[in-house]
Amino acid sequence: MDHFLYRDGILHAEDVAIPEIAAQVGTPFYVYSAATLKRHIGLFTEALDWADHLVCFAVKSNSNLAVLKLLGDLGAGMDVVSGGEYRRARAAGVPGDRIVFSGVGKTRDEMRLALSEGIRQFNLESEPEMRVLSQVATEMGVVAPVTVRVNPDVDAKTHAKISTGKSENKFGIPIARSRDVYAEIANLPGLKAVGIDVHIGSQLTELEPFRQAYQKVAELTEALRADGHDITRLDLGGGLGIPYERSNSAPPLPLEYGQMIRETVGHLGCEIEIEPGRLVSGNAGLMVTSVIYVKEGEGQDFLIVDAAMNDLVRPAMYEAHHDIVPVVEPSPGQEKAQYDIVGPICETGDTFAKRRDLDRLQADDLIAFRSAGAYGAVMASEYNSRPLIPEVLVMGDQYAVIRARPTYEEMLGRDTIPAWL
Ligand SMILES: Cc1ncc(COP(=O)(O)O)c(C=O)c1O
Ligand SMILES: N[C@@H](CCCC[NH3+])C(=O)O
Repeated sequence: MDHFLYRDGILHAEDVAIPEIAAQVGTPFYVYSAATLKRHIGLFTEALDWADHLVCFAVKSNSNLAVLKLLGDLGAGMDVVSGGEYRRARAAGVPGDRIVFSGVGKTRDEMRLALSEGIRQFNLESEPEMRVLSQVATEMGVVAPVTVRVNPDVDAKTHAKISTGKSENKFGIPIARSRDVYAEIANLPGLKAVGIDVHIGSQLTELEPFRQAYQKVAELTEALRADGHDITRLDLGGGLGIPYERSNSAPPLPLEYGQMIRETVGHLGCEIEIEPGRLVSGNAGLMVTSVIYVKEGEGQDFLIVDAAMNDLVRPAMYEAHHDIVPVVEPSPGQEKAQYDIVGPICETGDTFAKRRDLDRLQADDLIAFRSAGAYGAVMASEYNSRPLIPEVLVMGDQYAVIRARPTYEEMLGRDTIPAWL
């Protein structure tokens, strides 16, 4: 169910007209639908209702405090990868025992923070990290619950930059080494192994790579249990993809994913954790921008919009596709045009889409990028000294700015000119 629909020819976010938000906050901006976030987290909960489970939202996909609070209040846990994300989850009211800590480079400070405020588990990604965590926990007089993130050497069949489960990737510990690693954990005073973790990549559009990885995890669970380890929890990561191109893609549904999890690891009786990000937040958000100029090119026209690659980097970084729609529904028979949709940044890569067919637009028209709720605002920068764009949350007929656009004074005020200059 889509919560971004046209009503009387105007695109709405739930019950709020997009032009109304644009008039209040200015463009560009991100807008999220609370109903969509709620629905998506619910789909995963439902998909795992056959098991004791916790759905840990991947905070990296959208870390706005209001989004985290909404999901946390629905009972979601959080998957964090930095002290900053841990603090965000806590500030949104999520208790430590619902937070899992992933990431290849956890620092001692981050470990101490999580151990002092509470943590469900650390997902260990290397042997040096394992030894440091044991030391930090021992110094603090506590025992850290851990899983080992195993690298199953499975091809996730996704974009190379977001594939994480091949042996050449920096993530996890080779699955072949894991029995030795669990043996060492059993002898380290500051650690207690509670389960196994795996995450093979993002935007997966088939179940097969997950199935291969989870089968390997199931075999490892049995081997580790035979070795005497008490494996009670499986963190199966995130990665389920979304239909960025509505017209021609239909990735598996959470329910099918949950069924496959049941088939591969259900017999082990473990508590199941998953870490979805994109599927929860991606299609819960739009980025709205306005046309500054329509510039005639040779062959195609350029639609120069007020958002740029610093606001939404996915097209520049991964050649990612986002559906782009006009905010005012075109009348039937409106003239068509083909556009390269570009931002104002001084880089050729600042191109959102090439040769995109749209109804003819003009300066000041509003357009919306769909599927922008995940890896949108969180990956934004101020490149070309463009202040970060605001985020807005809609719930029914209410909306609120959940991150304000910084003023130029605030942006410039972060720099300091030394007295000796
Ligand atoms: C460890 C970990 N968990 C969860 C996720 C979330 O992935 P996605 O947003 O594709 O569901 C990621 C990102 O790929 C990740 O690195
Ligand atoms: N940032 C990526 C996904 C990376 C997932 C992080 N593990 C994207 O926009 O698709």
